[in-house]
Amino acid sequence: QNATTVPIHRSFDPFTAFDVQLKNHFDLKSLVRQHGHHGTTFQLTPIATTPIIYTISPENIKKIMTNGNDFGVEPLRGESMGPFCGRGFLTSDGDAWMASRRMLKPCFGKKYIEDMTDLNIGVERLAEKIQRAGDIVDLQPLLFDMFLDASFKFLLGTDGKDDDLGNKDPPYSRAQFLTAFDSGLLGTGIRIMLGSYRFLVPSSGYLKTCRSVHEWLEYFIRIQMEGATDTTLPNDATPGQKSSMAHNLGGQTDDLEYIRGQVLQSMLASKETTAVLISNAVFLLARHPAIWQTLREEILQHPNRDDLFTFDGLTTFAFLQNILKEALRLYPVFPLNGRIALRDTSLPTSPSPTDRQTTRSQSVPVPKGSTIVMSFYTLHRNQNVFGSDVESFNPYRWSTIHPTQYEFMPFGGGQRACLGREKSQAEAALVIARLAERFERLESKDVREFKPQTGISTCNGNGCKVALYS
Ligand code: HEM
Repeated sequence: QNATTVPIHRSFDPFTAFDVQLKNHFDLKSLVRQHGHHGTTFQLTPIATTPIIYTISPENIKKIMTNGNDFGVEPLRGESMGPFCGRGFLTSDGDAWMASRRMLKPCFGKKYIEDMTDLNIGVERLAEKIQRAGDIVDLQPLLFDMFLDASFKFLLGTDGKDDDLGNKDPPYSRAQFLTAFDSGLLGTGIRIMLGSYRFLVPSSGYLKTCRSVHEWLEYFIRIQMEGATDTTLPNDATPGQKSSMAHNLGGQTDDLEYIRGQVLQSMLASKETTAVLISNAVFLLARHPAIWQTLREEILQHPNRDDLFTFDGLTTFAFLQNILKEALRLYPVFPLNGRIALRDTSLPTSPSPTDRQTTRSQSVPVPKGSTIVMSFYTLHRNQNVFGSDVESFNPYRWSTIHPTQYEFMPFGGGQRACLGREKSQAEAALVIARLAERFERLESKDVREFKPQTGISTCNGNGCKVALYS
């Protein structure tokens, strides 16, 4: 195979190309346009740094996601996120990452994630809040609150609220923890953006905030670890007590700092992701009343539908599953993903110079240290895979299309594919199915289009303002 160069996108700042990088991070449509212009792969070639390569070629993505020796995350995230997140699956590569994934996997075993009792209670409360709200409700913050509680319980065995604390006495309140968490996260985001220039921002306040976050988490993790070594755990322990991630990890190691890293990194992965998926799906459904009616029919036509509101049963609602896929296609919760080349390597395909929309098997050289950015937002808008109406919300398309693993990637793919996928999909399905069962009409109360807002994940900056009528 001959090595070839790929199209170069010009930046206003020739030294770092920060202008284009920032724009592409926050404005997802700009990357759609750039790929439309340059083809499936193009690059920025700043004078002061290694290249930044953007690719949406499934063959390239496959290599990036499956070859952990050549492509990793540690140079990008390790130093920048370390003070906040510690060690864990998000910040490591190679053997260290493999060990952390091996430890985490049992926490996602079916017996730990299939119980939906708490979530059913949560939806019931949500429905009451919706009814109290009357003609207009912003579902997004309500879903954030609901899944924040669920995430705390899954990770720490408690939601940290006063009425769940019993005789526990943490160093700070949950609200103070969340303030510190958000501030630590913001500081970490700035450090990631600045890369090797992060020394330019003062770090003492940031480090103090990180410490507060750690203290609060360690307090609860210690309690869960005690349970993990106690073989006489009471039989009447709640599922949360028995199966929290901290408890589970505590059975595998007594390294508190390591467990804290894994739990904190899992908090980043789970704090708002499922809530964003549900909020986006409802945002879309509210603009398509006929689809809401078809969904209701699918749910209501089952005489014993209560038996189907279970982890496995929910997968029988095929139309509901297609709605979730379509929401994830249009608005991936993580629209961008990045890797760093850990050594001089290559990608297998490049755009054809004559017709940029087709690819050819000519490899792209990738020097060590290059950043690779994959836009799932753009990948999911490939007309050859999804049809000519890629911007439309059309769950019906899923009855006829069959994208491959690297053409549709809302949960990532390859070695680091999402461990929370089944949990998240089942929970999102349950919430939407219960709402569809209960509310006859769903109306949008916001004419503005979806406005991607990038934080840990990407949600709608305008929220999800709707009315639901029973
Ligand atoms: C709609 C919900 C979710 C979406 C769209 C999502 C998406 C993703 C994506 C794209 C990745 C790959 C990251 C990469 O390649 O760098 C990932 C990894 C991961 N996700 Fe999720 N996720 C969701 C929910 C969750 C939840 C609820 C949890 C935990 C409770 C979770 C736990 C994880 C873990 C542990 C990994 C990392 C695996 C590794 O690095 O080995 N996710 N997720």
